[in-house]
This record gives sequence, structure tokens and C-alpha cells, in this order.
Amino acid sequence: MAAQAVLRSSAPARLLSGSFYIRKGVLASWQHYQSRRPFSNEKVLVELDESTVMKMKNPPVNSLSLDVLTEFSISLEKLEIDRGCRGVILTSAFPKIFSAGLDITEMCGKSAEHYAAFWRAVQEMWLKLYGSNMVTIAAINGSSPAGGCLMAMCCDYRIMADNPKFAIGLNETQLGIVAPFWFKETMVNTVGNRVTEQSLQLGQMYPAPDALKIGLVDKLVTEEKVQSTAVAAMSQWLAVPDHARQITKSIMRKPTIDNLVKHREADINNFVSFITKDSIQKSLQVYMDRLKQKK
Ligand SMILES: CCCCC/C=C\C/C=C\C=C\CC(=O)SCCNC(=O)CCNC(=O)[C@H](O)C(C)(C)COP(=O)(O)OP(=O)(O)OC[C@H]1O[C@@H](n2cnc3c(N)ncnc32)[C@H](O)[C@@H]1OP(=O)(O)O
Repeated sequence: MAAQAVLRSSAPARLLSGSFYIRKGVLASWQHYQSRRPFSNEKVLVELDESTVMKMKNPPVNSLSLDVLTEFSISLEKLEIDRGCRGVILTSAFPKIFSAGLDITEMCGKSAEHYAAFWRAVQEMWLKLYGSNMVTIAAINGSSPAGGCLMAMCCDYRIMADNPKFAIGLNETQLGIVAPFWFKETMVNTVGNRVTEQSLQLGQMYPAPDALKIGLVDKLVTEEKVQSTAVAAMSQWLAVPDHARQITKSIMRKPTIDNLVKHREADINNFVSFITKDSIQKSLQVYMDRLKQKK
């Protein structure tokens, strides 16, 4: 029930409305007492050290299942209303994998109701992360296809491990599926229209050095330095006055966020009717079988 309540709230309220600050004020003392402790979630760890760090921990590859997405949205919401938290670093608890993207098993052989709930949770994660008032920095310590790339693109700044074996991109067409308009818009806002058009059609995955070249990530450092570099970048971002940075972020992102909010239900219906097609189910199955056979 709690999860559902959070999933129904909408992120733009955080980034775009003044009422957020009133809410923050009212909750401040309670929040201060409550939230300066690490959260003990199962699949999304929140560590409150030098910087606040959210670590995805869903073995083996941090696929984004309904559970993970729900936990992620709840954790982010908690941080969002915590006055003591102005920024969050998003990373993976596993070396070599940031996130394998959406959990393909959530999109195979399930009911229409399940697909609708799953897609709503994907949207909610995006609304909360892309619409966050906090400074968000992705510490990309491994490969990051599709939904993993989307999460990274939602952040304000991306640091990736400098290893050509790690790749990032929206590879949906390689699975026989289509990146929805708001994935596309997030990528356009990150790397521009021309690169997005080509990347999306080809379902292109970029090895880290190429990702830097096209601006999909902002900085490459050795694997060991990803997190410390993120902490250093966070101090730089937090040196800017919050109100000015937040309003600027809102000006940049509001049209994209509004577009999904306006078409949210239609987008869920589109997803359900697309994913329930026999041909799409077959494509996903073939892709999964190939993944399993590659060993
Ligand atoms: C016109 C209207 C349009 C409307 C919109 C319609 C549709 C939009 C729909 C969906 C959008 C989806 C976005 C996505 O995110 S789809 C997911 C894409 N992800 C991938 O392609 C990643 C696939 N995985 C990999 O490439 C590798 O696994 C990876 C590089 C991440 C790691 O490699 P590694 O060698 O370390 O590990 P593996 O042996 O490959 O995997 C281990 C284990 O994990 C399973 N697995 C991997 N990825 C996923 C996944 N995304 N979901 C579920 N399971 C996954 C893999 O099968 C292995 O399982 P097992 O063999 O150990 O059982």
C-alpha cells in the first residue's frame, strides 16, 4: 500500500512547485531526526556518509524489477523531503555493472495488469529522478544499457569508469522494442537530436570512451576513482545556491516532464498494447535466450 501511495504521487510537484518548500519546513525536525540514518532497504541501499549515496543492489546485474523501481522511488522520495540532503550520488553495489536496465522478465509472459503496474513504476522512477530538486550525480561503475542509461541520463552529471568493456546506451531496438518518447526526449536533452536519432535507430551501445566523445557521460576516471570523483563533483555542484540551481534545472526540464505527466495514462496503454503483442513477446524471448546462451 505504501509503495502504491508513493507511486501515485508525482515528481514535478517536487521540482516545480513552491509547496515543496512548505512541506520541507513542516517536516524538517522530524526528518532531521529520522533520516540522517542509512536506510536498510533490500535492493536500494542508502548510505549517508560524506555524501548521500544510493547504491543499487539487485544481483546479479541490477535489473530494474518492479520491486527495485518501487524501492528506488520510495528511497528517493525520502531523501527529497529530507532538509539535510541536498544531493545524491547514484551508483551500483557491484563492480562492472551499473544497471542492466529494465528487468526483461517483468515484460514477458505476464498479465496486462502487471505490465501496467510495471510501466507506471518505470514512469514514477523517471519522474522522481529527472524531476529531483537535489543535485544528482551518476557514478557509473560498469555497463549501463537501456533503462540503466536512462537513469544515468536523469542525473545532473555523469562520471563513468574508464574501461572500453563498459558500455552505455539506449539499445532497445536491438531487443525488437522501441524506446518511448520520454526516453528519447531525455537523450535529446543530453546529447542532442542528431546523435539521438542515430543512436536510437541503431540501438547503439557506446564503450565508455565513445560515450565521453558524444557527451553521454561527462567524465571518465579509473574504476577505483569513480566514487571519490563523484563526491568531489558533488561539493562543486553544492557550492551553487540551491534556489538558483533548482529553478534553472526546472526551466530546463519542465517541458519534458510536463509532456509525460500529460500523456501518462496513454503512455501506459501504449506500452501494454505494444508489449502484449505476440511478435514482441517472441522478440524478447529470443533476446533472453541469447543472453543465457552466451555463457
Ligand atoms: C510504439 C509504442 C512504444 C511504446 C513503448 C514500448 C516499449 C518500451 C519497452 C521497454 C523499454 C525497455 C528498456 C529496457 O531497459 S529493456 C532491457 C535492456 N537491457 C539489456 O539489453 C541488457 C541485457 N544484459 C546484458 O547486456 C548483460 O547481461 C550485461 C552487460 C548487463 C551484464 O553482462 P554479464 O556477462 O555480466 O552478465 P550476463 O551473464 O549477461 O547476465 C547475468 C544474468 O542476468 C540476466 N539478465 C541480464 N540482463 C537482464 C535484464 N535486463 N533483465 C533480466 N535479466 C537480465 C541474464 O539473463 C543472466 O541470467 P542467468 O543466465 O544467470 O539466469
